[in-house]
Amino acid sequence: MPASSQPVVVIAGLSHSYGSGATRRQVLFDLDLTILPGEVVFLMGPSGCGKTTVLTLVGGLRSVQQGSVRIAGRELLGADEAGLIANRRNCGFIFQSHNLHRSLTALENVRMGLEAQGRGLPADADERCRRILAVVGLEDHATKRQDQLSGGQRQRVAIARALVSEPTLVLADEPTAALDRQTGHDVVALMRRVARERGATVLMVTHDNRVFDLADRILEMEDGRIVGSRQGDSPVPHAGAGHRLEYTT
Ligand SMILES: Nc1ncnc2c1ncn2[C@@H]1O[C@H](COP(=O)(O)OP(=O)(O)OP(=O)(O)O)[C@@H](O)[C@H]1O
Repeated sequence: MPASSQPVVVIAGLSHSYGSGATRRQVLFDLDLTILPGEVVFLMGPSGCGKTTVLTLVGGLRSVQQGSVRIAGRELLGADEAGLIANRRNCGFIFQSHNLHRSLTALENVRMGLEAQGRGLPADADERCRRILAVVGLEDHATKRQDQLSGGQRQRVAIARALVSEPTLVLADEPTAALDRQTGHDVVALMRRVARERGATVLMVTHDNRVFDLADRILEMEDGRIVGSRQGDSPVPHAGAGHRLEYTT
C-alpha cells in the first residue's frame, strides 16, 4: 500500500472506563474504526454515548486503557507522556468554545498553534499565520482581539490556529454549538476546505444535522458503541458482528 493511503486512524477493540472500584463505569465497548487520509468523518450520537471520550483518546489527551489506537502509525496503547505529547503535536484541536486567548490578537492566537509544536517558532511564523488568516477570510482582522470578533470569526481563528502547523489529523468537538445555522455551516465548510487543501484528515463530533452534507462519512454511536455508518444521504448498513466497522467509499 503506498504511504499516502495508509490509514491515519486505526482503532481496534477500544474499551474505556471512568472511575475505579464500585464507581467504575465502562463507557466505550470494543470499538473498531479506520479512517483514511483526507477523509472527513463525523461522529454523532446522543449525549453521553462516548463521542468526546473517543476524540480525547485519539488526540492523546487521555491514556488508552484497552485496545489499540494507532494514529499516523503511532501506537497510543502503552504510550508514555512523551508519546502522547508527540501525538498531540500531530493533531489540530478545535473545541466547542473557540478557546482563544482573550488578551491576544487573532494573529497571536494563531501563532500559538505553531508555538504548541515545541520546536521553536519558524523564521516565517508570522507570514504563515497571516497566510492562513487570509485563507479563513480574516486577513483584515489579524490585530483584533476576541471581543472585537463575532462568534463565527472566533471559530475561524480557531480553525486557523488548529491548521497552521499542518497537522495530520484535525479533531473537532462540536465546533458549531455556539453558532447560528448559516455561520455553523460556513465554519465547517471552511474547516473541510482548508483541511482538504492541506491534506489533513478530520474527525468531528457533532449533534448538528445542519452540516451533514459536509461529511464524507457519518458514524452513529450509542451507549459506547459504533452502531452505524453512512455516507452522504445514502445509508450504508453497518457491517459485521461485534460492532466492527468496515471502511466503505
Ligand atoms: N472525566 C470523567 N469522569 C467520569 N465520567 C466521565 C468523564 N468524562 C465523561 N464521563 C462520562 O462518560 C460518558 C461518556 O461521556 P462523553 O463526554 O464521552 O460523551 P459524549 O457522547 O461526548 O456526550 P456529550 O454529547 O454530552 O458531550 C458519560 O456518561 C459521561 O458522564
